[in-house]
Amino acid sequence: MSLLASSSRSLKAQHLPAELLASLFHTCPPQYGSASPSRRKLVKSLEPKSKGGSAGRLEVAPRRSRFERDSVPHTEAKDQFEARKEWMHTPGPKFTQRRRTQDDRRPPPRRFERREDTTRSALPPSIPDHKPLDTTITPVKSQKQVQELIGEEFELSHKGVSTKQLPTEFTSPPLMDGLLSSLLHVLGPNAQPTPIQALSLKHLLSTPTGSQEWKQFLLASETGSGKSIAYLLPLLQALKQGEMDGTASRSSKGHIASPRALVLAPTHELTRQLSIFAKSLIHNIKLRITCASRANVPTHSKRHVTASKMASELEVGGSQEGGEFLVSPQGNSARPVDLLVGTPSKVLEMVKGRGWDHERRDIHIEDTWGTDEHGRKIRPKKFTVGPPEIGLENVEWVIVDEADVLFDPDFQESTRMLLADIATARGQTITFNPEMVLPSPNSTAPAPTIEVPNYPFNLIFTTATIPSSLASYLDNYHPSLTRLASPNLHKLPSSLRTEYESWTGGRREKDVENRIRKVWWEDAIAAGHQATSESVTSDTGFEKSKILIFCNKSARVEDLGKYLTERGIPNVALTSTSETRQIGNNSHLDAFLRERAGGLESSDLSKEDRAKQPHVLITTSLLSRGLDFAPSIKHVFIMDAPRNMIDFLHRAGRSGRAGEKGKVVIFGKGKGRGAAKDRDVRSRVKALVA
Ligand SMILES: Nc1ncnc2c1ncn2[C@@H]1O[C@H](COP(=O)(O)OP(=O)(O)OP(=O)(O)O)[C@@H](O)[C@H]1O
Repeated sequence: MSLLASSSRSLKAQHLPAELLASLFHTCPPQYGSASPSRRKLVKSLEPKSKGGSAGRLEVAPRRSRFERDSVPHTEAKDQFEARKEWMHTPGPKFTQRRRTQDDRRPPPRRFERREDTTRSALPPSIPDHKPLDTTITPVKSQKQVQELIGEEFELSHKGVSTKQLPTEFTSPPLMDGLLSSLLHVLGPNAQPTPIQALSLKHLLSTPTGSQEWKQFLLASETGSGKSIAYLLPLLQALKQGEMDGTASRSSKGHIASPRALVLAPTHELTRQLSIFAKSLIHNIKLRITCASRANVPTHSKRHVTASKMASELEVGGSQEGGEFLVSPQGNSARPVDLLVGTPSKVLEMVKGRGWDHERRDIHIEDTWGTDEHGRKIRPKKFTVGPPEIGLENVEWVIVDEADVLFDPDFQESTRMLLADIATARGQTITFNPEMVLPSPNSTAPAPTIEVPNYPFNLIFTTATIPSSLASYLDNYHPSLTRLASPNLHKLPSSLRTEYESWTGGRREKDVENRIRKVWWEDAIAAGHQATSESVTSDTGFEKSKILIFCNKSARVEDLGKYLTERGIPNVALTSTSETRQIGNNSHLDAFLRERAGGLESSDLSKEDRAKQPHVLITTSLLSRGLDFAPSIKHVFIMDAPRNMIDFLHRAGRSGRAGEKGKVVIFGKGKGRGAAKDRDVRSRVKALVA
């Protein structure tokens, strides 16, 4: 059993044979009680390493009965209610007595069993019906096989399941009345907590504000399972409680705002969505939530910029833009901010002043005269670092959303620097050493000696995937972390179906176009509407599904966008450098985001207006993280083979959210050169099917 406590990586390091490893992952620790083998499979190795007496612990929400939806229970309850109502109003006898047959004793079909695709045979002749490669979704059952398929990317063992009673309702108490009523207004009156929310209600609502016992938690659950609410409820309640008790820190250095909580996320789009959603929960409890986001400032690939140019670039989409963050004018006292949502680099910029990192970014400022377009000389503007816009001394809560991204090599420096700055501002100096990065999990280099930081604030990490690098970071830097995990972690949402589509060997853009037309043609048939594969694109007589297409490269996004536009399919093609991202709000995603996440999918829009919205969004992994897309996104197309399964889980997880139905279509080669790679992707996807 002590072997189980080690991560699979360390087990591998001990050169244990694969069979023994697999059998260890099957071993049932006593805490499981009578848990079924499926309860134990494929959850990330969340088992914290023991560090003296400070080892953290793990709790995984118990799986509910087999046919209950894992993600959003109330939707299913509503469906059943509607179905029952319909049945009650159907003429004919309701109860007939008949003999029980052998069939009655058979278990009902598994919920992910593939149903016959009845539309395929009825395709209009102009859409070539090239057969998907392998549409049968047979989840990989054998733990050994799962380990072989995806064990490189995820550590798959865990132990320590508590099956103690978890809350099955949102109730007041423990939630305050005002918060509960806003929550039910947003989610509907019958909403019930998802497994990860039940765990957070149990553990996090009891976290005292202002206490010296600062908590560290990890919330880990599959995409679309409600992690935002899982951390927002305890956070907003603690902020309001602190304000009511008079224990809220309100000190302010000078006249700058000093938030009491930070939510950090990797993209501006996500921070804007999170702050809009958080605001929808505070109508009755009145807190001040602000988004730090702004339009993206172009990164400086050029080495030589004039001081004036740099100053003006730093002004682009400055913090005044879009009214997102209002800095009080000099001399006036700042309005208090309770919660600030932003990317780590934007928050750091607000703390240290705009342009603080120009040296780090290797920007050489030419202090020489320039010329304007008329050849007139321009005096160089003296460049100065801007004044700080916020202070960190009041921060009692930090949420690191999408923690696996914020601690990956691209982001971890900003994230860790910010955490150290908050600690220092709160009187506990923590030295941040950018060199102190962990060697990659597969590296044989000796691990550096790590000083475990003692952060003087509550720290919550959330993630849908735990790559080995994050597991290693948490083990080393946060040994006393409490890990809360949903039983479906590292699985696709159960409401999401997977299909494969083979390239025909012709132009790939054409294959994608055909598949889009097919989706819409099926929509037309389902709505009882006559349409042909040619007319479906311009036909507004029925509601079309929206389609999200992921490519690996920006060039591919742009090419596909142009091609589809030429073929009469309006679309939004978005890459990290797209101009629309500069505008400082999420209007470029209006047609695709869920309404409560800031989208414009409103039922108030007329049918004509909805039909006019673009129905296809093409992008890279940029938009694969955290964004809550509308339920009308019923299809996600994966055009290029995903780089890894973590990427795949996030891309696919933009559909099938909150128990909604969705389908992910993976394009690939059935035969010929490169087919082996695509076959490998397909078999690894099977290991992720719930
Ligand atoms: N208990 C619930 N009942 C019904 N809907 C819910 C519930 N909890 C959350 N939702 C809805 O589910 C959707 C997905 O939630 P959220 O964006 O928090 O998921 P997530 O787990 O953070 O996903 P990701 O890993 O992709 O970031 C949201 O629209 C949210 O409002």
